[in-house]
Amino acid sequence: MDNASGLGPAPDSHLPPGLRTPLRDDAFVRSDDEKIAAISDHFEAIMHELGLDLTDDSLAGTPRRVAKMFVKEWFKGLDPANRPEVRMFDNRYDYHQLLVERDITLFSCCEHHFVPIVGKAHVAYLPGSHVVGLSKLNRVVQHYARRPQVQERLTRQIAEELKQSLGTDDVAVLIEADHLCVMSRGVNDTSSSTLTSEYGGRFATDGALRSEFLRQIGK
Ligand SMILES: Nc1nc2c(ncn2[C@@H]2O[C@H](COP(=O)(O)OP(=O)(O)OP(=O)(O)O)[C@@H](O)[C@H]2O)c(=O)[nH]1
Ligand SMILES: [Zn+2]
Repeated sequence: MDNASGLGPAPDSHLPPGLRTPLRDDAFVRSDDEKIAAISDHFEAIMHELGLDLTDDSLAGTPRRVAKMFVKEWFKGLDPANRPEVRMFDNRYDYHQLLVERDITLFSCCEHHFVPIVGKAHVAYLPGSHVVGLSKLNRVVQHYARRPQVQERLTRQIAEELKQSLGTDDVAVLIEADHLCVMSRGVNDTSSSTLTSEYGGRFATDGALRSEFLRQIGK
């Protein structure tokens, strides 16, 4: 199914239904510039309601700044056009051991409170006939992080994308993250953090392999 604009595939159509980020069918009918203009107006209304003086020269640009940040940075992973191309190379080195990309910087946004989730992702796979360009692992993490998220879905989206792109189920993903909604409000707990993981293929069945992955990421 194409998206409503007819410009390409529907967002997340390559993922199982339960793993797709909930989006309206017409999510990409409007251009980024149109979205920025509309969000800017809405955010201005929020600031106005809070009693802020929008004529102040420090505040005047904030609605547009926030709108641009949402569309072009924090939530750019919603747009399927930004899905990274994962380039594979012939495994002519015959490397078939564990490959771990650890401590990948992770910035996401809690979909319940729209405040940041900050942490690290660790991913691993067992190469077969092809190996992946390392930076693509970081790019996959970033693509799914740059959306309103819950950590469980983020973890599974990354794992599923890696399985499909790398052509193997032998994939592991572990995310450790701090949720600003837990730290800065509500329970106001600044010391707890959240760990989620997904193990596919041999990582699911081979305890020694899983332990080696955990050892290599310092867990
Ligand atoms: N499972 C899960 N829950 C999350 C995530 N991020 C935030 N939450 C939780 O989402 C829940 C929303 O619960 P509500 O009771 O509707 O919201 P709330 O009244 O703001 O809850 P408090 O945070 O307890 O004040 C909270 O318990 C959050 O901690 C996440 O990534 N995964
Ligand atoms: Zn939250």
